[in-house]
Amino acid sequence: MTAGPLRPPRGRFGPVRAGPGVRATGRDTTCRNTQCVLCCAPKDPTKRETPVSDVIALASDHGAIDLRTQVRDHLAARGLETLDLGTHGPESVDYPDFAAVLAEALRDGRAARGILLCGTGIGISIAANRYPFLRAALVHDVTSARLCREHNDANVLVLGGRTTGPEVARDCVDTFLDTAFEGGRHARRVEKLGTPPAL
Ligand SMILES: O=C[C@H](O)[C@H](O)[C@H](O)COP(=O)(O)O
Repeated sequence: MTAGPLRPPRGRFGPVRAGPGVRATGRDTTCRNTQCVLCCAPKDPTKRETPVSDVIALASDHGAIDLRTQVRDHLAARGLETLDLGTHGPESVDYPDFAAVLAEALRDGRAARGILLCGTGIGISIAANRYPFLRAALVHDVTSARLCREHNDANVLVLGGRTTGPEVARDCVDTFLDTAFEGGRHARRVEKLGTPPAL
């Protein structure tokens, strides 16, 4: 996929939903059992209930599993669909591999935005920014989360599991998701990010 700008925010995504994975429709969007008759979600995989532009991909190494889980739960409480790409166990893994799986998900159109985490957020943001269609912003505060959208049109938020606490992380996530790109002079600069001069 190409690196298009994020869609303008739709207000604050409406009211908080009834619970994790349960959207205003009452459907359990976390249920992936194609045989399930207990929830009322349509199971035809060709008919998405959530537009891809609203799906948020998540990935981390072992250094940020707890924070990733907290962020994922927060997104679910907001009624947002997530695509959790792991890591799924406590074993030591390599953060470039998880930047790669998230890049793949965005390239393939399975999600339009992403959240990456590692111990500091540094390694995985370096890895993510090697993909020209990703603009990954490592943030530690809400102002950076706002400006990475307004000025840089970041499509991936990066957090450090060993450096950022859950409350700050949740605020950063909300600000990242709810802030639009300003365009104007910033559009010219963002365009240059995708087309660096050959050296
Ligand atoms: O930038 C890299 C990340 O912070 C990694 O999460 C970190 O280097 C992993 O360290 P360790 O292998 O000691 O858990």
